[in-house]
Amino acid sequence: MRARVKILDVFSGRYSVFISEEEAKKAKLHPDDLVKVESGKKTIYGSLVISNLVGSGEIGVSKDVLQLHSLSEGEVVTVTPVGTPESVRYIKKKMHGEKLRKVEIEAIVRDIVDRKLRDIEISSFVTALEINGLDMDEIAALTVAMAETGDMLDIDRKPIMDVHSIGGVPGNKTNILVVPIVAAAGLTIPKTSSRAITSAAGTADVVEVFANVSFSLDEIKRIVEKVGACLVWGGALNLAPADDITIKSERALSVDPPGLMLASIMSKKYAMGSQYVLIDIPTGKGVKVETMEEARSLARDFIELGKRLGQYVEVAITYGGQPIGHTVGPALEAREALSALMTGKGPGSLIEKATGLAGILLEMGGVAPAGMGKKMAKEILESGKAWEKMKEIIEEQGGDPNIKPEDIPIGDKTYTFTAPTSGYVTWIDNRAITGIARAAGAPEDKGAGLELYVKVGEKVKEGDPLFTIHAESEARLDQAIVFARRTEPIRIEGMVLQRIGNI
Ligand SMILES: O=P(O)(O)OC[C@H]1O[C@H](OP(=O)(O)O)[C@H](O)[C@@H]1O
Ligand SMILES: Nc1ccnc(=O)[nH]1
Repeated sequence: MRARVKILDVFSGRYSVFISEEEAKKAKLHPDDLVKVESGKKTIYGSLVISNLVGSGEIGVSKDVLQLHSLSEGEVVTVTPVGTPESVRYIKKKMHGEKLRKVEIEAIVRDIVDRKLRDIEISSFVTALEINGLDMDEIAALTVAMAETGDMLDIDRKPIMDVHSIGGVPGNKTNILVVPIVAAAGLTIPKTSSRAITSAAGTADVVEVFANVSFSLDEIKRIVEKVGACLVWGGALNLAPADDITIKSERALSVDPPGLMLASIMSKKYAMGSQYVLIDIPTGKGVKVETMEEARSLARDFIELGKRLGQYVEVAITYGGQPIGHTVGPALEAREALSALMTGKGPGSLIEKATGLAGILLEMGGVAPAGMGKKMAKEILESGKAWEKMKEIIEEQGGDPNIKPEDIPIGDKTYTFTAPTSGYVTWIDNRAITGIARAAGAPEDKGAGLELYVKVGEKVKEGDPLFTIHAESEARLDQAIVFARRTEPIRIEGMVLQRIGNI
């Protein structure tokens, strides 16, 4: 059918094409059918919504479509139904545990980027990968396909450093310290992050509290050429565009299948032209990698994938057995990260990890002698040079460089849990801490999250505060309290863990 475009004031989180009930009946179209919209050289795919928000002879498009394609009000287009894409067959192949060929992986990625695959099919792909995994040939093909379906950054500087955490551990604001420390030493580090996947705050969610994170590649190039670094969101760029689309399904399911994780991270590094990449693998109970053995095996995969892409990769296996620092949630983490940069001081778990990672990068980039990187990183942090660099980054990214951490608003609906008994803290449950912060509204509600007053090994007295939940609404606060009561986020020796009645 031919129709005139009507731009609807709707964000549906997907590519939606609206037609009226009458037109749908005539054309035998059904809700959620995949349709192709063509106008001149433009081809857009979307799923159908039947609605009388549009009249006959019109098609409505949600504003989501306009973020990537220019369509104007009144433009005449043709709309045709499209059958199930061929790539769905390849997804089914993976469901049955078969190995995918390079061309099949490329077709899946192309169809994800073109929006020919809808959420339901993408979630099935993610689930199939979670269950059946990918081998190194498949991972390499996926990584290159993800990078090559988007733009590539070309910065005329050498060496280009990068750091990326596989995530999973609550409170992981570490790279917000690592990037300015490394850049203050004169190295170039154009850091892209994703938003939260399994946690309550991804690095992009945290940085967004005090600076913009959505930039075009040209803007990034300008920022990095000026200050040597950036801290931006990968999803805002047309950089490995399949990544942010698959992350949406991963976030909903709270899974991050290793093969997809490798491709997600390394496709961004490849597209950014990073030559020396440090991967952080937090390891411990309740995070993505629970044992040192698994961590070493994943490390080998990252190094091998790097070799295939022509990148030099090193891996740091780090302690992920409990949250990093004392805060979880975008605004609370932003406060903690900025104050550590400003004062050079902060929780040991944050400072030691950040300077440890930065130190490795300083050695990889050839600005610190072997074995001296961490010391140099600490000096850069304590001297205030890292903070000066961070202020430059904030300013270039449109934030206020004179920001005071304590002025960052945090959720004012609060509730504090106290120790039910005296003793030593024996365990903090990462999954429960993330669950509480998410129930409180993080990462979408920036002020939501929690503040931890104790870490494993510390002694508490009955009644001492253990943690405070912050939320932006009473309803979310209540949900987080209920979640916290159902789980057992902080275990203290001597505590009655569970009472089982005689029934
Ligand atoms: O913890 P979850 O949400 O699973 O993983 C996602 C986080 O891990 C990575 O961290 P970084 O950007 O290297 O600091 C991602 O970019 C993202 O911020
Ligand atoms: N799957 C991923 C984990 C961590 N960071 C990413 O960018 N992607």
